[in-house]
Amino acid sequence: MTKRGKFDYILLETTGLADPGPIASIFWLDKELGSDIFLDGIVTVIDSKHGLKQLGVKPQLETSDECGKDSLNEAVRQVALADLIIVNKVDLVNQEQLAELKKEIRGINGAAELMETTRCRVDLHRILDQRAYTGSAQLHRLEKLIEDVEAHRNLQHLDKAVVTVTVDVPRAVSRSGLDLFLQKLLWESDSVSSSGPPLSIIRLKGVVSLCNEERPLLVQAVYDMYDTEPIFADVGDSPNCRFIFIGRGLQKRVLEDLFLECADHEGSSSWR
Ligand SMILES: Nc1nc2c(ncn2[C@@H]2O[C@H](COP(=O)(O)OP(=O)(O)OP(=O)(O)O)[C@@H](O)[C@H]2O)c(=O)[nH]1
Repeated sequence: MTKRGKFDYILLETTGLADPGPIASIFWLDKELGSDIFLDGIVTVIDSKHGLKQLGVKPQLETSDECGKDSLNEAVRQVALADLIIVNKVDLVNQEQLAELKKEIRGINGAAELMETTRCRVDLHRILDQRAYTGSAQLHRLEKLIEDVEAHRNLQHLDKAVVTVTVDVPRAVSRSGLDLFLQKLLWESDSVSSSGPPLSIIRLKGVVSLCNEERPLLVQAVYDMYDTEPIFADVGDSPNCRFIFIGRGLQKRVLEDLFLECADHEGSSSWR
């Protein structure tokens, strides 16, 4: 701490069983209240030796209601929501075991940065100031992430519960069209896909060009909460809307179709 009464940075360590989503949401709400605390990013540490098993554990369900679409184990949620994943204890596994774990992690979350460590020895600069939820740097980061996700597409297995899917549409979206898309996706997901497994979003990042506006919008969502923020970035002459979705029951075609169906919507969306 350099100034009295002010924190430079708050590092919050959760229990191994925590779901980072609701905690992340608190800091979004905080921003809305004018606080200068903002969410920098979510870091997940995974044990190389036991990680694969932990990702495969069936969740302990307390009530029959939980057997629905949100029944995911904590390790999967923690990987899905991470902006940075530290694969620790790499000294305890061989190259094949490590590759298998990384493949599983990439299959769930193709958008997070991945680091391999022993005893979690990392350069702090790689953990702090990620600005994963804000800022213009997201535009370039997102472009790179989408390339990476596409490059790893062969790691995506349809039978996996949680996957990463990208959507890249070369057009602009109306402001209310974007709201409608996000609200249908996050709040009315039951009505989105008529066939296939139920859809649910865990994490979403996007940068979209808006119709008749110069500045693109950064879009972020965690579960059913979303936030948009204009960013200073040169998007060139060609409008574009790019998204990375992490969640269950995600099909690229369904997401693209929903986006295009909503993109020209004018007027207020159903919820505002
Ligand atoms: N060989 C090896 N051992 C490690 C490494 N990191 C931690 N350990 C050891 O593993 C043991 C358990 O440490 P962690 O897995 O970090 O356990 P913890 O910090 O209690 O775990 P959490 O409760 O999840 O925070 C300790 O004896 C550590 O010294 C590593 O990279 N390699």
